[in-house]
Amino acid sequence: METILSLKDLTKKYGALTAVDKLSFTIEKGNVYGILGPNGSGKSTTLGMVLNVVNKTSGEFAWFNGNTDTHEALKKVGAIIEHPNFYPYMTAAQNLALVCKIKDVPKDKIDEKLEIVGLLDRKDSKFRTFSLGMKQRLAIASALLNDPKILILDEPTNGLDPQGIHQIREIIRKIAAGGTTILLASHLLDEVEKVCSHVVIIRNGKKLYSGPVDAINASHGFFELQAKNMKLLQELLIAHPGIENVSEKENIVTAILKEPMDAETINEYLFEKGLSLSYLVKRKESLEEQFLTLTNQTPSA
Ligand SMILES: Nc1ncnc2c1ncn2[C@@H]1O[C@H](COP(=O)(O)OP(=O)(O)OP(=O)(O)O)[C@@H](O)[C@H]1O
Repeated sequence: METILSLKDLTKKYGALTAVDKLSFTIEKGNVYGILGPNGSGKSTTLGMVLNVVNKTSGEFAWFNGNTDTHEALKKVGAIIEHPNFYPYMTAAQNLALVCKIKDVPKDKIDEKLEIVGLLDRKDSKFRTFSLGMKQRLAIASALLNDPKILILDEPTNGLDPQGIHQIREIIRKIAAGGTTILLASHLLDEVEKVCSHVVIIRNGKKLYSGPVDAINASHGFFELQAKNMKLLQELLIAHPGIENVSEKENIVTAILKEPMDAETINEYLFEKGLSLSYLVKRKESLEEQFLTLTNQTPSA
């Protein structure tokens, strides 16, 4: 597997505040990574450091297996981390032509990239006539002009309406399907779940989880149970090797599973031990509940 970027104990301090705290993770070619965390968790600062616009305090990062220095490596990176800066009175194509000149890439890429973001038919429209979503899509086209090995996006759908959000997500999927590695920062779990294959969850600059998006949702779920003899119920559940945690709240016992188990199995086990249940249901936490637990937030109403 080809490593695009690796971070090792990367840290940024602003005075007494540690914005990014010993962050380590690896980005492999061909995947779509999300850095997911609440506002102020250090996502933008992390992206800023690896893009050389924020000075790191300590730790390391290496582009492309460490074989290329950062300055050279960044020529193979496409990034949008601030509001796109285009000239309002120039057309989409004219703005991109200017970017081609700055990046020293041939202008014949312009139509190809405008096509990817669905703006080819608006290439001769002035930038000032574009909606926010179109402006964002033009920024993506611009970041793609040098055929980057990785595309980096900071909150790519911020401020867009649902249709604009949908279009950007579709474009990200299309770019990823073409083989470009993608790293995006988002505070939206839903976005990461829909678009990314891998996720790094951070809070207060610290990594809480990194791995495939699917794996975060791979818990085996839990049972909610009730019986006349609640004390015996809890004792029997604690003694069961397939259960890792038992708690009671408002007269309902919750038993978290450490291996797959269906409701019939636990019912039979308890019945054999002389206990009849008055209530039994199996549940699984949604990804959202797990994310909120990890980041210690309370669900909004
Ligand atoms: N230039 C700076 N000077 C001082 N503190 C900063 C600076 N930039 C960021 N911070 C602080 O560092 C922490 C992380 O900020 P950062 O912008 O990286 O978070 P974020 O996860 O990207 O959040 P958001 O989604 O709100 O942009 C925050 O507490 C922020 O106030």
